[in-house]
Amino acid sequence: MSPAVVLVGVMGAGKSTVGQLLAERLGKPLRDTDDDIVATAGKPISDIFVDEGEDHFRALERAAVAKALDEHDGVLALGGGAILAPETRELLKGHRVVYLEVGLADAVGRVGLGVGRPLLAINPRATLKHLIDQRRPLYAEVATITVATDGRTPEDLAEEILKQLKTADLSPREAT
Ligand SMILES: Nc1ncnc2c1ncn2[C@@H]1O[C@H](COP(=O)(O)OP(=O)(O)O)[C@@H](O)[C@H]1O
Ligand SMILES: O=C(O)C1=C[C@@H](OP(=O)(O)O)[C@@H](O)[C@H](O)C1
Ligand SMILES: [Mg+2]
Repeated sequence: MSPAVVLVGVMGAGKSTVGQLLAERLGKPLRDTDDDIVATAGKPISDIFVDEGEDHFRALERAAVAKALDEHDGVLALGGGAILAPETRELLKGHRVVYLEVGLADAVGRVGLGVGRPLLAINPRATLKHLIDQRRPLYAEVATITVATDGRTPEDLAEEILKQLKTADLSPREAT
């Protein structure tokens, strides 16, 4: 089995929100790897970061993404940092991956104080700026479709992604 589409992008890009709409439009389930990690660990992401640290969270995340890519056939939303792992970027080859691109101002407006997102606990704006700059090339590397989200509603974005998924030339990234 293989997801119909995988969503990547930085925190606040709208992966979980647009993913839900896409799933409804496609009549398929949404899976969000952050939810899988919370279920596996039995506690919220913020608690995992505090109790076991980010490295442990990333290990859980690598496993959650690999499992979901293998067994989910609906829409798959990843956490913003999932693409940091080279293994995960490798696994994404051959999948339809949509990069939801967001600029700093819109991302800050969307995540607010960063509640529930431990990386944004201190100075969310500066952290988001750093993460957007650092990760942009990695999102671009795994993406087969890139969609700019600034100033656009989740409904509008879901429609555009559906349209793009229907066009013939957007085959999954070739596995090497
Ligand atoms: N295109 C958008 N325009 C305005 N607000 C949005 C948009 N996409 C998501 N949001 C809001 O931004 C917040 C973060 O969205 P979320 O889907 O959780 O992002 P992600 O999963 O990429 O971190 C939510 O409150 C959501 O309602
Ligand atoms: O960017 C990141 O490193 C993270 C993004 C979060 O998911 P969202 O991108 O869905 O907010 C979540 O996985 C965790 O807080 C770490
Ligand atoms: Mg999310």
